[in-house]
Amino acid sequence: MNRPHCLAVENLRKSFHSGGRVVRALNGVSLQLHQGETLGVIGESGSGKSTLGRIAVGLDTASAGSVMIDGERLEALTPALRRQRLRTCQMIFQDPYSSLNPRLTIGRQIGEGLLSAGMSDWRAIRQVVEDLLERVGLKREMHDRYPHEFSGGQRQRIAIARALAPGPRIVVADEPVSALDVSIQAQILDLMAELQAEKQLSYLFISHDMAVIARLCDRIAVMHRGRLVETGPARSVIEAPAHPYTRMLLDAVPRFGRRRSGARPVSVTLPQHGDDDVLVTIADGHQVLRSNGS
Ligand SMILES: Nc1ncnc2c1ncn2[C@@H]1O[C@H](COP(=O)(O)OP(=O)(O)OP(=O)(O)O)[C@@H](O)[C@H]1O
Repeated sequence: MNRPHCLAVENLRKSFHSGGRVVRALNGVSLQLHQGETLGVIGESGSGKSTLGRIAVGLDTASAGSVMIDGERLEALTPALRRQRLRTCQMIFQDPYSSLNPRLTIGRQIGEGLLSAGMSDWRAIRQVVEDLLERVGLKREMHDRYPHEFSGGQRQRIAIARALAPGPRIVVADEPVSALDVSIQAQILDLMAELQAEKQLSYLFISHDMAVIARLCDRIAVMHRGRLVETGPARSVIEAPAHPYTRMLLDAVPRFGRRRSGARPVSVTLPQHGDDDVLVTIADGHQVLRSNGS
């Protein structure tokens, strides 16, 4: 893919110190999000996906490595410029209820994003917020209601409106539909796809669900224990997975497990990856982590 990248992380590392142990949540992750694409990040719980997303939007800092927006390394910028660049990146979380303030109206919460983007006239802000509410499938008069007055799907629509308010170009969505019923999931994914086309958004879409990733994503990045083990065009990764862990994820979804030839493995032995393992290109844009020397 020759499109320029709007967000990139380079050799990102993150360790947490917890209960006397060190958890290596990210162990040298590099990837690029191209303009207008949806890059799906998939992996089991604890593989480091949320940590990657939080660092990408500036909600957490890396232990080492770089985050770049439009080619600019954030750590080289002044705090004011860094904040300005990060405004182009917004995040949508799995559980909109806990990310929304129960004591503030939804209009106020969506409006805060407009304030941070420089608007100051509350009448104008209200107008834009009502337009946003309508755009995400809610009613303008819902402006003055509180989060508890909405269903889970409606709250995720509110969270999407809030993320869009500052006018981002990059949206990191961390399991945005995992807490929703399947029929509501489809509506939210459709809405996200429409908004992407309309506003030329780039999505870093985090999920543990291969079916959801396959539905929405142009490219897929597979994470396992803080490492990127495979990345490539969605079709190539789904039809010709090269890493045993990717095959295991696909085999767990009947639709994909059956599509490929060969018997379904009874058990999978996953390779232990060392620090000096490298991503090797196996097809156009398709890379897999291999032990150095194999
Ligand atoms: N604030 C923290 N303090 C200590 N350990 C943490 C912290 N945040 C994450 N971790 C650990 O880092 C590892 C990666 O966590 P992360 O949440 O990024 O994974 P994930 O793939 O997003 O999983 P999930 O889907 O369950 O959120 C896990 O072992 C997790 O326990």
